[in-house]
Amino acid sequence: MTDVTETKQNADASIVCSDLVRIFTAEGVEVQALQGLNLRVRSGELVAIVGASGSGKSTLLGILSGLDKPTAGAASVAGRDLLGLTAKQRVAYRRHTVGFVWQQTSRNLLPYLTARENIALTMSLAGTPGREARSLELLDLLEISHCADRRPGEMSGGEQQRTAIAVGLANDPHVLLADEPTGELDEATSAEVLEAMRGVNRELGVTTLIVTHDPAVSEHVARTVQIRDGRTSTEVLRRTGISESGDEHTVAEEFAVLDRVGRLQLPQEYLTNLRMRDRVRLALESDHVGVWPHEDEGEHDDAR
Ligand SMILES: Nc1ncnc2c1ncn2[C@@H]1O[C@H](COP(=O)(O)OP(=O)(O)OP(=O)(O)O)[C@@H](O)[C@H]1O
Repeated sequence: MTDVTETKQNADASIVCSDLVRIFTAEGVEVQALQGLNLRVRSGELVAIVGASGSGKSTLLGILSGLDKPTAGAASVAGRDLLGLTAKQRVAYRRHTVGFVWQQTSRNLLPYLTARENIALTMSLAGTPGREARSLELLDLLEISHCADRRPGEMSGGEQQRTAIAVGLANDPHVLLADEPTGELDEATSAEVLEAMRGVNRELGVTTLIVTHDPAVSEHVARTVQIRDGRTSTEVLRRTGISESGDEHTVAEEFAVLDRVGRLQLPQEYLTNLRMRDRVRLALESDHVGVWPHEDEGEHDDAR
């Protein structure tokens, strides 16, 4: 891909991560939490990032939320280069450019303030005008107007998380980042909260990234990106199809992620089933690329 094409694609992107690396050192041991992660999220998209425990999801979110810096690579959100922010710009970035929804209510909401006051406080810290009207508008959008004067302890878990989404949106951010927003909820309430996030994404056009270990989230979003070993590995895209008889149905397709230089990761089961290792044979056809195991097994016999 040429630089010009890449610049054009990035102009339409809210989140761009290029070859992101984050290495932690604990007690002299290095852990590569992100190992060259590439991700591009278009403006207004709703995307879920899923992955097993330890795959690097929280590390990615830490970087995108401006709390942590990568060891190498580049990351930008709404055109702001996250590596080049001064301390002052970082505070402004966290107040205006991104909103957050965390798993624990205690991290999202102050327990002694009502829903309306929690939203108003977030707005006043950022100097955003129109607190009263916006608080009520957001609570209405999230269908929790009845909670306006309730404190978190007087709400259900789902209502608390919907209030947290309202707080995350208080300063009209470009991007809403959610870390396991349904982690403490039962299945039915999780589905309601995810639908609420889908609703605000659609209504307000805010780019939304939901990080979770729960694969069921992919049923609520059009694009699910899987992280494995600190890299994006596969994506599931869902769209509504129409059958010949006119019925609507959801079509989900899984894709392997191709990085900027053409690398892709084959699923482990493909490698095992076809006994692929070390090298494979490739062939360019008119509409696809063929991948075959290298059949000259003799030279590997000694190594087994
Ligand atoms: N501050 C840190 N110091 C050392 N190692 C860390 C630190 N933070 C994360 N790691 C390591 O980096 C890797 C990725 O961790 P991360 O928390 O990003 O994964 P995750 O996908 O969010 O996992 P989970 O779903 O369990 O929250 C793990 O091996 C973890 O032990």
